[in-house]
Amino acid sequence: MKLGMIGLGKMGYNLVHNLLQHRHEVVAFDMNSEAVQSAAKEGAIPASSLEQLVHSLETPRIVWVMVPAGPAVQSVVDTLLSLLAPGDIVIDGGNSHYKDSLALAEKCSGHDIHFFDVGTSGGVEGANHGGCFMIGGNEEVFRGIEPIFKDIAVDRGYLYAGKHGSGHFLKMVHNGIEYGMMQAIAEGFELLDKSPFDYNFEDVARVWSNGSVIRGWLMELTENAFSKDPKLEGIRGVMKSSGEGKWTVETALDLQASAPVIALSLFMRYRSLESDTFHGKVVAALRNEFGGHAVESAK
Ligand SMILES: O=C(O)[C@H](O)[C@@H](O)[C@H](O)[C@H](O)COP(=O)(O)O
Repeated sequence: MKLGMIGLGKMGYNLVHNLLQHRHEVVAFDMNSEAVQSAAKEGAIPASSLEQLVHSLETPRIVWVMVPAGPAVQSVVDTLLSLLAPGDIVIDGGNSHYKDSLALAEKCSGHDIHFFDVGTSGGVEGANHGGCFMIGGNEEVFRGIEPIFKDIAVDRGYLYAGKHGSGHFLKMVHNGIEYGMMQAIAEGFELLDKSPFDYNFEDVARVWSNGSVIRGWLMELTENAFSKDPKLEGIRGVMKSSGEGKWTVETALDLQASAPVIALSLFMRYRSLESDTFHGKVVAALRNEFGGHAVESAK
């Protein structure tokens, strides 16, 4: 099939590569003209503007937007709405909030344009060689573009999840689970690190990757990481986050769903951003007040 790709960052660029490998025709655009030139060298049709991208496609046009979630997606879709025609298709493959996707779907439907919210997982490797796609939107229209997902997903790695918003909602919950699983793995290794035993962490991650209940891709990545730096001495334990863990916890609160592991994983990430905490000072001061327990000087 022929489609346009807007946004040639790590994910967009590798999706273009994947699509080209499967003999789809891709018209590629990015604000960064060097990325467009690189995609063209791989076989994509370069576009120097959104207008040119839209005019290089045949109706019904399929345009995949792979730009950072939030204002960037909103602004690209707003521009597309002035260029596309009824019946055309817009796919947001980024990590957008499902409520933003619901609003965009409504806006698009006002122009008779079909919108799909697609949660994309598997990182750069997945985008390049076969990822996981969670798709929300109109089912009948989806069946028309299904061959694209069949080709670029790993085996059985795509799902028509349901109506608008369901794709990005599913990806949000996926990321919440990702936070909890990574935190649990990390806590296990911290226990091993503090234990009286002298474990080789790469070996431990390898044995746990083979046949154990907790095997999986995250454990394989743990083995990779320890193979490069056996005690991870070269990096600091600062755990940043992009927002989906927070959205998962906010949504759990809204729905009164109990998600304590995901919530604590998120708080651990925030905690990791601070070298000292005010709450720690307060507890230390109180212990000192009521029990005369020693405090450590800030200097
Ligand atoms: O499924 C995936 O491929 C990942 O979940 C990915 O989409 C995620 O957004 C980033 O890896 C960072 O997420 P955090 O910055 O929130 O850890």
